[in-house]
Amino acid sequence: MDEKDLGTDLAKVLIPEADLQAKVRELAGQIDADYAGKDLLLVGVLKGAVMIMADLARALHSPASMDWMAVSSYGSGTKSSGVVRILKDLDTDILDRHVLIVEDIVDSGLTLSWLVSNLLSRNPASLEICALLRKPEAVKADVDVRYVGFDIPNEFVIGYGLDYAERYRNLPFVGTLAPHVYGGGGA
Ligand SMILES: O=P(O)(O)OC[C@H]1O[C@H](OP(=O)(O)OP(=O)(O)O)[C@H](O)[C@@H]1O
Ligand code: HPA
Ligand SMILES: [Mg+2]
Repeated sequence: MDEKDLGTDLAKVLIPEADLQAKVRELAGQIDADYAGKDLLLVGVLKGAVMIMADLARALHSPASMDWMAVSSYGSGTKSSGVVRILKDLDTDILDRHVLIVEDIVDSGLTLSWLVSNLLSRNPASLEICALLRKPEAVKADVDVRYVGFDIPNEFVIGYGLDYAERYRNLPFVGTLAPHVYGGGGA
């Protein structure tokens, strides 16, 4: 799926595909350096993190393991419900493992702050976060993200894993939607 397939649904491209891919390579370089000689476990947060996880993992030069958790706090809307639910837990025992959570976005910070305390209770050797995008609220929520791709404005974004009502995840760029898509513009 690409820009032309969106027609009038797209308001603007916020981060083009080439910028995303360059940033993923940069983050992978930092992670390779920081985890040299360590057995790294990447934990992707379904479903939003699928694209960043797939691209980041392939950009790493070290043989990292991959596991997935599914948690949900947004349902089909554009606001966090405030309640985090585990939909799928890890298959891996993370006791004494070096764990890097891979996320698409830190918005209110609610999902990650909940996830961090959940995973810390399992006593990993280390626990850090890599998030492609971060909004201003997350900074207020004091979620300590070690690897951040882009700080973005407080707008609802779609693409590269991020959805609106489960759609638009398969865009190769990050963008914003036209108001009519949210039901406000009459189309
Ligand atoms: O910082 P927060 O305000 O908690 O928002 C960030 C989280 O919300 C989205 O997931 P969502 O619950 O929509 O599930 P999804 O990944 O399946 O879309 C996103 O992928 C993050 O996991
Ligand atoms: O801006 C967003 N877009 C899509 N999903 C999200 N989940 C939290 N924030 C967002
Ligand atoms: Mg979502």
